[in-house]
Amino acid sequence: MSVTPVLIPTPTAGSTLTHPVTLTNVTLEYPDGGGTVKALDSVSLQVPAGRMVSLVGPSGSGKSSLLAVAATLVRPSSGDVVIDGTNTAGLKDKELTALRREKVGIIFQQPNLLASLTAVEQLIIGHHLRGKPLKAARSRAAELLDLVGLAASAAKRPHQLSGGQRQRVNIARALMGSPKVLLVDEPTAALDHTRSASIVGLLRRVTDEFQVATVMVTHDTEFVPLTDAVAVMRDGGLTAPVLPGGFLT
Ligand SMILES: Nc1ncnc2c1ncn2[C@@H]1O[C@H](COP(=O)(O)OP(=O)(O)OP(=O)(O)O)[C@@H](O)[C@H]1O
Repeated sequence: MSVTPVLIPTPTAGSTLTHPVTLTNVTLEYPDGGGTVKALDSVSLQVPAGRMVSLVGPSGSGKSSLLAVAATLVRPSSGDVVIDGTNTAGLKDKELTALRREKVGIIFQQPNLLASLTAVEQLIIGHHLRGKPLKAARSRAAELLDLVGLAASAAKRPHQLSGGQRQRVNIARALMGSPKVLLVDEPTAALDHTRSASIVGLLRRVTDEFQVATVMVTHDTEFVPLTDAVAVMRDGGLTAPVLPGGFLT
């Protein structure tokens, strides 16, 4: 693969640059027959607020595992995952879930929308189920649907939306909790070129406007130039790790 690592600017002295997600020497092992397989091998990655990193690499190299660990969906076998200043190692499962809800937005390849709900309901259902006030959620949902270009489609159900529009609902839903970190797994896999370009463009805009730290797994290396840096995975390791200080070496 011919991908040129792009440097993220080094923070200057006195910079207020924050790093909503930092992984330090993270290793993840899965049981495999009698032994173990190392899905992640001493991975260090730090993404500043308002920056977007492409994560590329061959199948089985550990990209989804890295996202799962950064999303706090899977605990690493060793190493530290720090989300917005909180080291997740010391958190109980309930605390981890609360942190994830508040700080992390997750966007999978398939939007997984609920067939019977309208676009706006997809965004507020989580608040509803947790017994949270709906007025503020409705107003935020309307703002976010407008941001992703779906203000006129708020009352449509998934079957009335195109694949690209469904992915836009997915992105808006991930932003409902005002996350600091956005983790995106192959957002364009099911889309044609034009729709893919507009989805990556939207993720870029969202990263800038909301100052989130975004990591996007992608096979579409043509969209890499829209991001600030590329991290390349091979055999569970980052070949060009993003180090503390926020740049690739
Ligand atoms: N739940 C699991 N149990 C056992 N091994 C796993 C599990 N999940 C992943 N692995 C192994 O961990 C390694 C990394 O897998 P991962 O899915 O993270 O790779 P990937 O780069 O995302 O691949 P792809 O591009 O095909 O999605 C692989 O060797 C895989 O077989």
